[in-house]
Amino acid sequence: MPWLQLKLTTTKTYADAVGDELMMLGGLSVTLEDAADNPIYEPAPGETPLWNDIQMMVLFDAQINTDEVLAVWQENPFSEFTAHEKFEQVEDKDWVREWISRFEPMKFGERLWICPSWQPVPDETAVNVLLDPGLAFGTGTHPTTSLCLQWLDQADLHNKTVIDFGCGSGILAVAALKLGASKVYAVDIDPQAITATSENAKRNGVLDERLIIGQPEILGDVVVDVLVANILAGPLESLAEQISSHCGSHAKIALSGLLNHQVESVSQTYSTWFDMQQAENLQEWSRLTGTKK
Ligand SMILES: C[S@@+](CC[C@H](N)C(=O)[O-])C[C@H]1O[C@@H](n2cnc3c(N)ncnc32)[C@H](O)[C@@H]1O
Repeated sequence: MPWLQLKLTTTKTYADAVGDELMMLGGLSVTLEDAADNPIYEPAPGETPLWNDIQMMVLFDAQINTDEVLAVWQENPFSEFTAHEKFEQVEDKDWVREWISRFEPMKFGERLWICPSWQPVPDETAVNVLLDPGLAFGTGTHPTTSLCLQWLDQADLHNKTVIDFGCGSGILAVAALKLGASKVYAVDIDPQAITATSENAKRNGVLDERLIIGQPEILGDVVVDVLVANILAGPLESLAEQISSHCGSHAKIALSGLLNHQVESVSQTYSTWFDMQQAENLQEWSRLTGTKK
């Protein structure tokens, strides 16, 4: 299966942020090379690359519209720190194999592990989510997902109803069910996310009447106890009223996918309906939480 690879140059200072931003635009993996020397190197999440001039390759699904991705990228504040953006086709399946071989089990909070579905779980007694993200976003390696997983781990989800708004791979929806939620609605506008969520739910033995998966329209007038949304700041702002309408009195929300400088504006918008708490940060990303008034 062919893939599309976006090649660009950036600097050591911005490589991490640029990679994260491109993953938010649908990138499936980020690989870095020293622009001068070329040893292939994929840093662990949060690890700082070694070189000053970085050649970055970001793998995308072949179905994407490259002009659209480049146009959206030009609007991104971090595009100021990149140059020579160029898409090329790659046939090489080793990309996928290489990325898969680097996806290791990861622990979030006290109880929760996200484990690649093709590897043995490190702790049988933990809450283990077996994951194969397919072409959808959400492996836990991205700080925005990580912030949501940590929040779900410490939340009391026992017998609670939950919405995962923008479910991607279904990582948060499946984790919520495994952490005790009684019902989870996993919604996304991307059909690939709906497929990936069904497959991951099946893999984890939670594809049953407790899990409703579909486009956001399926929510109708559903009202829940907990809502988690890892989308970008723009959609979070425009969805605020709708998100609020699905939250019952004293419902808890977690909003992720915000850059640190976007916290104030999103918090302000949601404070119409929610008592908002102080944001948690991970690298340049933030998670906001609130309680419905
Ligand atoms: C950053 S990914 C998050 C995936 C997963 N929940 C996680 O935490 O890793 C954002 C997801 O939101 C979806 N999305 C974007 N805008 C949306 C909208 N208006 N309504 C529902 N889903 C949306 C995207 O298709 C994508 O799958």
